[in-house]
Amino acid sequence: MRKIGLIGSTGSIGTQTLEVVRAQRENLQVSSLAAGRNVDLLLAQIREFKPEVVAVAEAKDAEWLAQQLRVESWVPEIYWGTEGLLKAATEAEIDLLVTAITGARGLLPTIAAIKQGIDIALANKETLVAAGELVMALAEKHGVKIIPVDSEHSAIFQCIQGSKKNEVSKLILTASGGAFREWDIQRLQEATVRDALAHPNWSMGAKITIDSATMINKGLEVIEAHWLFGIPYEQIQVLLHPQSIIHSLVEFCDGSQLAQLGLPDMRLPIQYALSWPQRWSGAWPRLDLASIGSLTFSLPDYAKYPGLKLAYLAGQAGGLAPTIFNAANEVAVTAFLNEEIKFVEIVDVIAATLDQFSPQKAEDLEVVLHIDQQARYKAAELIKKGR
Ligand SMILES: NC(=O)C1=CN([C@@H]2O[C@H](COP(=O)(O)OP(=O)(O)OC[C@H]3O[C@@H](n4cnc5c(N)ncnc54)[C@H](OP(=O)(O)O)[C@@H]3O)[C@@H](O)[C@H]2O)C=CC1
Ligand SMILES: CC(=O)[C@@H](O)[C@H](O)COP(=O)(O)O
Ligand SMILES: [Mn+2]
Repeated sequence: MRKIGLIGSTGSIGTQTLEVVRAQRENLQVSSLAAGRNVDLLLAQIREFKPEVVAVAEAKDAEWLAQQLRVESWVPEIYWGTEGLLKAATEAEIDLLVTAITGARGLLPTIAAIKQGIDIALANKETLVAAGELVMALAEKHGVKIIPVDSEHSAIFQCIQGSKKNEVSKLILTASGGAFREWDIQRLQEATVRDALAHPNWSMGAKITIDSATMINKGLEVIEAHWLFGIPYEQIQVLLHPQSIIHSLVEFCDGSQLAQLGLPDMRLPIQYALSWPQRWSGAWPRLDLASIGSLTFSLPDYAKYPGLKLAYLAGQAGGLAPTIFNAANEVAVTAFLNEEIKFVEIVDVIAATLDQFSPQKAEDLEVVLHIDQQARYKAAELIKKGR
């Protein structure tokens, strides 16, 4: 029986992780759950999965949960805030922590779990963008495995099983092209929040859906792949593939390429991360290539997707550039969702924020957290000035 902690249990990845648990009751048990503000759903999850530890964002919600659960036979420890997240990541009996929370707020609980020797099923790509070098070094020090959940990285991880790192010559990350793949550049000036949230293939949380529309999601994934697999940026390519059936490919030193295919359904990569190094059977809908008909590919246009190019540049610059890139993107996406800036201004905010910092090494966690906060402050200031 594998005991999992799940931070971000009420979101897209969180609820799909619990679907996998329901289908794999003989293999999986939930030890902790953490969510933000959706306490009604969290309450239902607590009643169904009976975790030892629970956390929410705010104290009033923790009190409300305790009140609702006071007469029940199963009452977990209930915590709140950043401290609560850390407890949900470490205080229960956990073999594997699923990081299904959004944004760099996933960093501290992930680090806390690693320090306790808990393996990580990583959906929260922002953790590796903000602090990839530190997190991977810490995981190595504590003998912890970071198992990818992100569909592209799961595909690569599946393709490289049984091969040596020096046999890999290229990683090819596929990308849907997001909500605006059929739009021309001029029309992007008028893109609304509603337009940007209409992802063609995947149903996901709002933040990652906007990241897909800018293709900054793919930029974050390039940086995530660099740290997860230790491959130089020059050997990581992005390929537009509108059908999202091939989830990524690996080219090996002999020129051979392996790909992983499946329907666009996150339950598959989630289950693989929870079962690895085994592969469990699953009753999820299966891919039928004859009904798909054709798979198509092309290269992304950096003029249309400048955020993707900027992510490569931030990754290659190294040090704290990806930390700043990620923080500014989080602030800009929130501002766009609140209709404070235009869609095309997201990348302008990131570029202008990066310009405010001189190159610096990501020496330790304190420096990363400090620069993350500084970048958020600068990005918010730029947005305010621009209005
Ligand atoms: N969705 C997908 O298919 C994929 C997602 N990912 C990555 O997975 C992560 C999660 O994405 P997704 O599931 O789409 O996001 P969602 O927005 O759907 O879910 C986010 C989760 O985080 C919780 N949360 C937010 N703030 C806090 C907080 N302060 N304390 C505790 N919990 C909090 C939310 O709680 P609440 O709703 O209760 O406020 C919710 O449970 C992201 O990093 C994303 O990039 C990667 C690949 C695919
Ligand atoms: C499901 C998943 O892994 C997402 O990260 C997905 O890849 C988003 O689609 P894009 O290819 O549009 O970024
Ligand atoms: Mn992905």
